[in-house]
Amino acid sequence: MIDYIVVGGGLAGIAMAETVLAKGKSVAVFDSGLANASGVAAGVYNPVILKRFSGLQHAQEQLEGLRVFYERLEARLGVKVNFPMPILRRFFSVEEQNNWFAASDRPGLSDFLSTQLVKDHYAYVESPFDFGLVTHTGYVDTQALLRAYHSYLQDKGCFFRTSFNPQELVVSDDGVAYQDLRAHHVVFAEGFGLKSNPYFNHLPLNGTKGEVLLIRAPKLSLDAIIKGNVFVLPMGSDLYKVGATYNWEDKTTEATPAARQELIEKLTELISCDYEIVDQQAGIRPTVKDRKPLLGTHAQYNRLHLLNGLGTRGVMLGPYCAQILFEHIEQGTAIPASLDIKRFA
Ligand SMILES: Cc1cc2nc3c(=O)[nH]c(=O)nc-3n(C[C@H](O)[C@H](O)[C@H](O)COP(=O)(O)OP(=O)(O)OC[C@H]3O[C@@H](n4cnc5c(N)ncnc54)[C@H](O)[C@@H]3O)c2cc1C
Repeated sequence: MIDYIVVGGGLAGIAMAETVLAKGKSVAVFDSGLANASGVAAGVYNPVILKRFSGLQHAQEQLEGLRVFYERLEARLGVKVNFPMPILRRFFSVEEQNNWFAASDRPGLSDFLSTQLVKDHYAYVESPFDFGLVTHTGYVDTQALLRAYHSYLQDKGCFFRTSFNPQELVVSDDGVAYQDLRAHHVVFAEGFGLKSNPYFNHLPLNGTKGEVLLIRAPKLSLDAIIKGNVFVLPMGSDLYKVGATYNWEDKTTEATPAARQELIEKLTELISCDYEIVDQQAGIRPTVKDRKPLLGTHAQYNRLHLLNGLGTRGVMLGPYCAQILFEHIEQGTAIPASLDIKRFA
């Protein structure tokens, strides 16, 4: 008998598995590896909504949780995954500059928005209205994280690179049985794969397709993440991630010529040096109609739980939500109403 089965090995599943293991409990993780937003994500974390300069609820708490969580993982895996790095928000007008200064005075934002404008910082980035500097930001190399964590679980003998079929699950009041496994709880963390889960697919997970480019630009020499109409994220070795697109109709994970064109056009507005496109990737973000995560326990089966709806912010929300769900399962603590799946009952 093990403590937990976790279905899904993306940012949500890893956060859950790691939270469970850190408390000395046992876990088995199933991941089909088929559709995976986490492997495509730029991995940027940022406590500010950069479109309208507003704050996020619980940002400080989430950032602190993120730091502790990824530090512990790095020590355990022997791989660097968290790269703290400022974001430079490109201003499009004087009015935006003024709005920035007004926002930087507000509680909850003053810690993150610097009042020093950044001017003429890079030779090949156009910014006639300068940049605003956001602090306490950075990115998690999600591909490195997934690779290292899956192989760590594999070495422990608790990772299954296969599809989990919810139809084969036998659920009772005191546990579940799945093939040869017996467990106290199942946490489904399937991202957009939730659509095929008969226990939870009534929930309003819309899914938003996103695409990114990987480019090589030897002259660009960025030491911060640039955010204009697209972000440009330095990954080292002259490589940069550029993204992302938002498509609410297409639910496939194929990269498209239309998204490539959109990203090229936006990038051309932002940088003026030569670059080559090395790769293009697509994934479906698990987005919810009210833009909040989906956490909770099945209304009828008290052994089945959900960790999903991390939307556009899986890096910051994963560890935070996994902790809330774990405490709910183990200690019966209440899930905040705005995150609880009961809001869609
Ligand atoms: C282009 C793009 C850019 C993004 N940029 C950022 C960013 O900069 N910062 C940020 O924080 N977030 C970003 N995101 C969002 C982020 O990717 C998501 O919030 C996060 O990856 C969701 O993680 P997840 O584990 O819920 O889902 P996923 O990563 O999709 O993982 C779900 C996993 O479950 C597996 N699975 C599903 N069903 C089953 C089953 N029945 N059996 C076994 N396995 C199953 C899937 O194969 C998959 O591996 C971006 C997303 C995209 C697409």
